[in-house]
Amino acid sequence: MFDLSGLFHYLYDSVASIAGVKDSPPSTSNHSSFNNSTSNQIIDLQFLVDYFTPGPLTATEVLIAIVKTGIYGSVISIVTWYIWNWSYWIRKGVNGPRGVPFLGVLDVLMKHEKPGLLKLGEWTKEFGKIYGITDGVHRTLVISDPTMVQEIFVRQFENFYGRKLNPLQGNPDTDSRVHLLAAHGHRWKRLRTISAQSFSHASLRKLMDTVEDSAMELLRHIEERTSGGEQIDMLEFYQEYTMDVISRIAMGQRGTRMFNNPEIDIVREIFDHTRNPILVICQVFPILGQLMRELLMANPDRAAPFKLLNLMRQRVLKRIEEREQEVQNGGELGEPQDFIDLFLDAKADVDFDKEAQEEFTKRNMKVIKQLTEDEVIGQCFLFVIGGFDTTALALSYVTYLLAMNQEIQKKLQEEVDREFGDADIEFEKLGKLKYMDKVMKEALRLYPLASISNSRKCMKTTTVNGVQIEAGTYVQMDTWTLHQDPEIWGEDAKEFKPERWDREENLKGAYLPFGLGPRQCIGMRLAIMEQKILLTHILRKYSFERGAKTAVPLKLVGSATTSPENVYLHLRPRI
Ligand code: HEM
Repeated sequence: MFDLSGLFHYLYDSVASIAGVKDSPPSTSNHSSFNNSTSNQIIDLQFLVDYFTPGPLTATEVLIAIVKTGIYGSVISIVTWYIWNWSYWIRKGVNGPRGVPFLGVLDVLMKHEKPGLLKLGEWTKEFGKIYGITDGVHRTLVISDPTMVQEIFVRQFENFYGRKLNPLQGNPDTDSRVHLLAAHGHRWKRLRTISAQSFSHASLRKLMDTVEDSAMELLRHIEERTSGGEQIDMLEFYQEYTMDVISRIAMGQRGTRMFNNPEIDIVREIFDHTRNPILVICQVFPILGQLMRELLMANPDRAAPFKLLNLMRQRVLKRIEEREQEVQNGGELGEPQDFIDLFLDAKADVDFDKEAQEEFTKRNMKVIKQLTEDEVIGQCFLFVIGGFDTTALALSYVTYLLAMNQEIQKKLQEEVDREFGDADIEFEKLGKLKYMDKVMKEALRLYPLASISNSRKCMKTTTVNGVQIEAGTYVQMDTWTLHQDPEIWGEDAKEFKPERWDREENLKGAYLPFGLGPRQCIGMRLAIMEQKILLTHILRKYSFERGAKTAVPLKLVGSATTSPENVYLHLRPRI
């Protein structure tokens, strides 16, 4: 039993003494709220003492009181921290939409029906080329000033080498399956060096047959489905194509499974999701991110990305087993068949300096030049995600724009006929499709579909064009605004004009569909090759035409990438 009344009497006397009423009646008086007998009209606090000292307390009651105090204290500290973090830009005097504490503007940015990346543009109009938002706990500076973009992505790369991640992607410093998009520092450098080999000129040439085979298969499906003059959703067809290609080059699939691949639904689900509650919770409470990640790794069927990761794990382990079997049977491994083989064979030709060695030791990582099993899984997983949606969307936008601009389509068909006629498509000759390059560039200018990846984390406090950016702050480029800014592109900025690329422009920091600087998209050349091969095949046989089901303008949706809801078109056979 504990009697706390002594303690409260002591506190009461102390307060009274500080208030200058030391001689006020002792705290044994009755429950009158005011003591009018003193000349100072002092409030009698006796009722408080009585309230807080109900008598002797049991040990359990004391324990409960301590726990309650701890909980209240923690809640107050957490709420205070969140309000402090949320008010960061207000304290800095930086303009921007505020949202509400805890969420910031996260709920606005995660809307599937009204893509957050387009919302950034609306805010840019309201707040200017630099403004601050908080999304969850992230303090993010949104930028659409080309000079600053160039400075952050290229000149000051050493201060901005991290990217903005969601907590479910794992800790970039410690996660064993960290992939290229999430990694930073020396781990990124090592992964980038190894992965770059898979996208070299020589590797792409080897992949060309697979890509072309998938393109021919798609053409067969197009022929089948449009023979009666029906309109088809080109987005759906392009997704089948890119899924087929990436499954064959990064998922160990042998041969085509177009329109017959159940895994496409898993990957579609990753991009189709509306607001995923688990993701929102982790964005607001990143501390739960690692725990959620572990739980989802153990129960992969609960979330599409983890389902895919698990599938990738099975594929990589199967391939390792097959390779071991081949060697045991006295055979040789021979030419790599896909990215899994390339990664299993790869060795990074990076000489790690002392600092890098120390970082690896600190993180308890062995400095091996080869990728670990987990890293191979992580990279292939990323390439499936990176290779599926982006390229299908790029093709969809090009196709829509061609259907809406028949003169441009005609000019492109003339180039395709001139360079290839009915002949086979040769890898080396793809470079001759100069007008196609301009068409694709212009489509990505109007629809920079993967602009969410154009972000960085400030790793060291620095000043960019007079603006101080503190370590830990994120920067997100408002790519849609940059790409359609009349100050950069002229008054016709919103029009589709491939000819604008005839001029040599000084576009530093103004055009970044694939990002910029050392972290620029590694799959860019593969994406271009896939588009060129397929468009050549289709445009030799068909013209795209607008139909009754074509949505004009396109309805854009998505939170990770920005996608048209559908792209229904007629494909009219060329005579
Ligand atoms: C038209 C298609 C594509 C577009 C528009 C696109 C766009 C982007 C953008 C904007 C970035 C961020 C670059 C930066 O931060 O500077 C990026 C990074 C990346 N992309 Fe792509 N991408 C496309 C296709 C692909 C393909 C086909 C793959 C792989 C198969 C891929 C894999 C990656 C990877 C791994 C990164 C991270 C690179 C790093 O951080 O080092 N992308 N992409």
